Amino acid sequence: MVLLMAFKQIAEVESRSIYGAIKIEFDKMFIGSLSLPINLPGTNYYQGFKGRQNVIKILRDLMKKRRASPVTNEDMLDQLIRDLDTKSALNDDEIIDQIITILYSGYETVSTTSMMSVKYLHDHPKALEELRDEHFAIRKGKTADEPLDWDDYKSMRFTRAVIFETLRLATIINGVLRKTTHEMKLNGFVIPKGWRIYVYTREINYDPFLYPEPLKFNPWRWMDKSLETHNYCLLFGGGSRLCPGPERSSE
Ligand code: HEM
Repeated sequence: MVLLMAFKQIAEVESRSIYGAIKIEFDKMFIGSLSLPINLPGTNYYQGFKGRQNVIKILRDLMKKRRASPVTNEDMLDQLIRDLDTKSALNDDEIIDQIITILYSGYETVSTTSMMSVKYLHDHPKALEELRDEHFAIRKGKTADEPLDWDDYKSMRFTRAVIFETLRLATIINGVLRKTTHEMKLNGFVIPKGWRIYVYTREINYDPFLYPEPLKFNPWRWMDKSLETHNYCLLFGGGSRLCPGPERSSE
């Protein structure tokens, strides 16, 4: 469902017809990216590479068809392939990489967050009640078939708080990847230049000084919006690689 929604934003018209094929290959690629890097036929890693090659082929064919068509579409793919005369235009390989990155980044993150928030809301009826009240109040100001708009979404303060608390308590992402640009000394250890390191951010989420009663599901703590911008809040990573998806994730 989440993958389909993301794919719809990329290629609205073809999303339904291509989705089945791309999902099978995408899942192989996803599992491969989390598996032991043993590149032998039969391993998940090997299958992951095959999956990625097939995703690339599907996207290349799609771009070819789009370019041959006189019809223009209001979606991300059209924006990327028709943006040819600007200096920042991407080549085909870069466009494909962008699409795969967006699909990959917003796939398991959003689906796991949705699943865990349903669980927490089920376990905490008061939070569920407040969330429902927020949504009913927004619907009250609209006619039955009137869709939600960006302002409605922005006004969902408690819903946003539920999402942040779910991200914290369930630790949907437990760290970020970095590469050292110079030798570093940390707590008596030396990390050489050029090492790839995984920075665990999970423990920060359960620090009782930052989040009193850290094992308690308490979305109200996020009603103070300044919590989201504290420099120890790394739910979406940080620095120049900060996730561009927070607004997407809460949609
Ligand atoms: C609950 C949902 C999500 C969570 C928890 C999440 C979390 C993260 C984290 C921790 C990073 C690494 C940041 C860093 O290295 O500092 C990241 C990167 C990224 N995310 Fe998300 N993300 C979510 C949803 C999304 C969505 C929906 C999109 C796409 C629309 C997205 C697109 C990206 C991209 C493109 C990057 C790579 C940024 C870069 O390396 O420059 N994410 N995300």
